Amino acid sequence: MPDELDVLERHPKTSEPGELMRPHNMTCFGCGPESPHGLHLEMYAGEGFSVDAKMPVQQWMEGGPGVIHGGILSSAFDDVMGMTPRLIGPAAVTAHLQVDFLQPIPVGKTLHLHAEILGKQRRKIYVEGVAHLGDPDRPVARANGLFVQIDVRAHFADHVENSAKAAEYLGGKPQL
Ligand SMILES: CCCCC/C=C\C/C=C\C/C=C\C/C=C\CCCC(=O)SCCNC(=O)CCNC(=O)[C@H](O)C(C)(C)COP(=O)(O)OP(=O)(O)OC[C@H]1O[C@@H](n2cnc3c(N)ncnc32)[C@H](O)[C@@H]1OP(=O)(O)O
Repeated sequence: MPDELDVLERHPKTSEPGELMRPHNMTCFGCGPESPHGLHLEMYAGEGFSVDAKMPVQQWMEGGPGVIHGGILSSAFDDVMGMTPRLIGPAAVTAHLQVDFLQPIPVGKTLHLHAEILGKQRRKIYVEGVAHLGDPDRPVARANGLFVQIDVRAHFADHVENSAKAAEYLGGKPQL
């Protein structure tokens, strides 16, 4: 992370701490309630510049016998960490994501995910993630990511027609 950082301020219209945050896309694999095969993560704004979510580790998420697949864990981090920019302003997309898998994460447990903005420089937002199984002092995974703020209309303009929600987006009612 660079030394010279911008001052962080919560966006006046963002969710209050403890409030459920709106999904960024109703069919998002991570947080979209209408995603047919998604994680259906419910994200809550935390104190400061943080977001929290809980994810029951279900049988279909299995990778190694009885434990979560690494890609599912990475996806969960990606989405929870990717929600933190909404606390300070424009949406951002993942440019870089690094995950440390510290302990096996058993099927049947509930994974607690916490993401926090470490700093921002221009459009770059540096975010860390941590996951545990109920005891915050015993993390089972950690992540670091770089998210880059975008103009959502321009960024998705060439792709929105492929969205399951294309009709709504192109009909002029984007769920931004
Ligand atoms: C028309 C209607 C549309 C309606 C849409 C409706 C709803 C949607 C609403 C919101 C959805 C928004 C977000 C979704 C959020 C979360 C989902 C979960 C997260 C994800 O799953 S999201 C998917 C995976 N993600 C991607 O699909 C990104 C693909 N990628 C790109 O699209 C570009 O790559 C981009 C935009 C990242 C940058 O491109 P760019 O041209 O805008 O900017 P540029 O390259 O100048 O980078 C600016 C500064 O970041 C530094 N930088 C860039 N990349 C770096 C790297 N890898 N490592 C280190 N530094 C890096 C540069 O060095 C420079 O730094 P500096 O300021 O210091 O010069």
